[in-house]
Amino acid sequence: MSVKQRRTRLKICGITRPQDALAVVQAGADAIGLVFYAPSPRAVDIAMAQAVVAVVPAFVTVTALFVDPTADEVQKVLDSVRIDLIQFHGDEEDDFCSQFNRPYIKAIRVRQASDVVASCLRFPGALAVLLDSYKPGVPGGTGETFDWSLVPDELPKPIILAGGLTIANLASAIRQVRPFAVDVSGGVEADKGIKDPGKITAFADEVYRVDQESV
Ligand SMILES: O=C(O)c1ccccc1NCC(=O)[C@H](O)[C@H](O)COP(=O)(O)O
Repeated sequence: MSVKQRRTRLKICGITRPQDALAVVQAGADAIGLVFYAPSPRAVDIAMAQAVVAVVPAFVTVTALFVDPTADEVQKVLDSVRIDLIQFHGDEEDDFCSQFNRPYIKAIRVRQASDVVASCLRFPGALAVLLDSYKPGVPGGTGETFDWSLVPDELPKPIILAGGLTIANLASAIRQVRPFAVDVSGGVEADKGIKDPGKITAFADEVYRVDQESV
């Protein structure tokens, strides 16, 4: 399904502090991501997530990211924090992801072109598929790019491009993949889990600049 769109949407993941969420909102991003995965340096607990979400206005999507959670873990977050969208970043299957009465996106770690097509079909309930880099033993947030030529031109779901995006490679990524959205975490950080407001603004401005090329 190709979604006709006028601009590339932007999600900034791994937000741990209200001031970082405010920088994301002020830069005009469409979504923030909260990582509910304890081993991550960007992990938040419920109290931290509530503090972040308190500064996020309407029309900015709050995404909760999980890696192979139990259903109880997901439900506890949904019961306590304003979550608009769930991002499953592990080996979850569609029936697990679909049980929460909340829209979800599925992250796929890309190794070959057939991974992308197969995943779109394996997750009929997903609103979009997020394509991330494959690194053995690391579920996500690798800061590494993957071979964008593996992304087919026509796919049955909107694509969110992730993995090692920075101000330096963003233009090439958008021009080559033409994704529905881009997702960045490490590329706009000052340190792991701490965002850099200048990098956030520059990244969002770059998305806008590249989009203008095709208007
Ligand atoms: O950020 C993490 O530490 C993380 C841990 C486990 C699973 C996913 C994780 N992050 C995912 C993301 O932040 C993004 O969706 C995406 O992978 C972009 O990350 P980056 O390569 O750092 O831009």
